[in-house]
Amino acid sequence: ALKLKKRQQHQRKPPSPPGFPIIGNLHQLGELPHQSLWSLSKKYGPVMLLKFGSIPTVVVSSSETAKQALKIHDLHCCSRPSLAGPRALSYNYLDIVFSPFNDYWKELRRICVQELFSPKQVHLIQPIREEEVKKLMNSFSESAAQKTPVNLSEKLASLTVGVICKAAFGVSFQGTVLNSDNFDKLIHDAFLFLGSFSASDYFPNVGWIIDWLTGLQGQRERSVRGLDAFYEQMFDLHKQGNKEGVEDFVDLLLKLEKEETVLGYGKLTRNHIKAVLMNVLLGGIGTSAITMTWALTELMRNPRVMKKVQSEIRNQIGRKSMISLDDIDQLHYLKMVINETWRLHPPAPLLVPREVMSEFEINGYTIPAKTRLYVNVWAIGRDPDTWKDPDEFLPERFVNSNIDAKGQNFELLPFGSGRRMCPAMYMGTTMVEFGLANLLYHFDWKLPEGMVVEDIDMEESPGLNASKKNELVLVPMKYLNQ
Ligand code: HEM
Repeated sequence: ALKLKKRQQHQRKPPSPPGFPIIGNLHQLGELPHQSLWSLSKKYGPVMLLKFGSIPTVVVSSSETAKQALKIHDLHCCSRPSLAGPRALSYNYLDIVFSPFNDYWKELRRICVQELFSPKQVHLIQPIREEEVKKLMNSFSESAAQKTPVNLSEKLASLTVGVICKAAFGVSFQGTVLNSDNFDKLIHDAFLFLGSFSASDYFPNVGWIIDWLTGLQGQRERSVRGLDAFYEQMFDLHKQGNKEGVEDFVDLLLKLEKEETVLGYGKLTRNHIKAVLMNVLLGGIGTSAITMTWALTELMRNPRVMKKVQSEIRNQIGRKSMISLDDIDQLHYLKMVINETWRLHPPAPLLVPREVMSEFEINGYTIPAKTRLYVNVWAIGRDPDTWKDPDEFLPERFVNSNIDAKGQNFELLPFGSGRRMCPAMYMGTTMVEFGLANLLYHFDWKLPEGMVVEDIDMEESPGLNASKKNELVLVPMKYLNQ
């Protein structure tokens, strides 16, 4: 006991903002936790200890401390906390995102990287991307002819839903199987529960009572039942075998089931497949659409950058009707625009929470096992010690810089880093590059009548993903050199 006491005396805790009994620092989270935590980190430093309800939580907010956590000590902190919202949606953590760190997760992740997210698969679904982008361009052409504004937030969201539905489930979003209103609501609610701050996440013993009283529990169950019915419908469709086109994710996963693939502790079952499909739906849809919307928003606010990126694309492509993935590789300035968008608007501003598995130290502070860990990549993107003029949208800062978004540079981490890094980075990046390149090639964009550049707002919406709160509405004008 004496030894233990001595050890504890040697341990240094990270600085903490003062909190209240029971709720701890929960009241300081506010509507946009990444922003509130950024303010706190300016005062308490790049490693802070907070208490959310009864859960000790460490927040790291600089590139150096992020590197400590995600690279040097990754193996100490690459598990996930058990959260109430994700539990039901992931069939008790059978998915990749929320599974604790164990052999099952390792094998599931490996097999999904091989079968679903591989460069080969990303190229195989390129015809799907082309078809959906073509549909979108046609709808913009109509609006351009009539000089009517389009809601880009909505259009870009339905573009990614269209691509994911076709690639994962082999069905058309606008087709007969999915009633698009219902489906929208299903996805919307699931997102809400995934990101909702649920009382049971902060008060493990009594929180469920609060969630039950507030009705959160009931709503969550309805959302899970809706999604479950959707997956079942997809399985039935695949059983009937009257589907055409490339092998989709459901085909690939059902094949693994048929081959009696063993993952960690047992065979792959329907629930495992459903949990992976949840990741694909909820991980794949929002993130790319959010990035494209923010990029276009920033370009509208910075006409110089807009002109430059459009010239690059138009000079490179010439008079082709469709841009190819090889063309995109040559669009260096476009890639800088996207990196700059991710610096200021990472779609997952606090990544996905991690749980510490065994004690380690950052900057001399002890972080004990079971601590919840957040990396504030939103704050890192705006850190004046790392970025000159951090508030400026300046893609040129990436000229002659080795910094990219692939998880090796801790200044820019839209996909996270380490063992838990996004396994679908290539798929997500391709969607964003291809979507934006087409949008900027075929159209010039104008603000609606009566609006000026200064009217464009940059407010973020609350939730797991920091999307643009107010919709981006613009008028397309067809680029005529085609
Ligand atoms: C622009 C697009 C995307 C961005 C910015 C993004 C970002 C992220 C981030 C920040 C994480 C957490 C990393 C961490 O904890 O360190 C993550 C994890 C994950 N993402 Fe993505 N993502 C994108 C696209 C996608 C797509 C298209 C899919 C699937 C089709 C996907 C599937 C996943 C999965 C399964 C995980 C969990 C990894 C694990 O816990 O082992 N993501 N993503």
